Amino acid sequence: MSIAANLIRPVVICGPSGTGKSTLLKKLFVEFPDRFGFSVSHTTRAPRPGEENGTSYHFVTREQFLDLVKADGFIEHAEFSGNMYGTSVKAVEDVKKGGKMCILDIDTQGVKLIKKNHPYLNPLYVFISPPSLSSLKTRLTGRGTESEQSMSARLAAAVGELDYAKSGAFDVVVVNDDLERAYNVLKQVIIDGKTEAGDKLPHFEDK
Ligand SMILES: Nc1ncnc2c1ncn2[C@@H]1O[C@H](COP(=O)(O)OP(=O)(O)OP(=O)(O)O)[C@@H](O)[C@H]1O
Repeated sequence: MSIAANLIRPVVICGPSGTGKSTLLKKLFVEFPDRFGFSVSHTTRAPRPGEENGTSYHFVTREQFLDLVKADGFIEHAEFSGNMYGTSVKAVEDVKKGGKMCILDIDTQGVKLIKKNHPYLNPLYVFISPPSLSSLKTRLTGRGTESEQSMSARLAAAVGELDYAKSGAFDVVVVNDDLERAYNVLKQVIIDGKTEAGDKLPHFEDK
């Protein structure tokens, strides 16, 4: 591995649903299109027309998939409508070997799994925090994607995620209050490596 590749730590982005992770990452990919790479996931589902093995997905049999599970080769994996999907450790390392920074947008469960099973990946852990729980609710409502039931499930999950962030599990916190301000902080952290530019975790009086 080259020295440069060795310096490109993967970045874990985590935060409650609706906190603005996708919005912030999209801005970053638009401004710095060449800096980032995406890890190619594994799946047991059949390729669709036009999908290439190794680019869209690593298409594998259920047996191959389960072998990799047994060998602890996945950061996280799950089954959706009868097919298995997973992010392998190798897929993340391949991005780094290609000279790009791998961004992993995962939940706190995934963060715990990396810390427990794959600490050698040594990612920078970044938590995107809402300014308050009420703002999170407003954003989820504004996005118009949630039913009342999934809204309360997401808000309940958010409380657990904020508690985990409070335990000091993240290297950096970015509070997504004003989008441009938060984006500038994230840019300093990820592009300039200034982890000290991060914010303090809010108190969440309204929790
Ligand atoms: N700083 C901000 N101020 C106000 N609204 C914002 C801000 N950032 C994002 N939003 C809006 O909040 C909503 C949720 O944002 P987004 O979809 O990026 O969240 P997410 O964290 O990626 O959620 P999920 O984990 O469910 O994918 C969107 O409608 C987005 O436009």
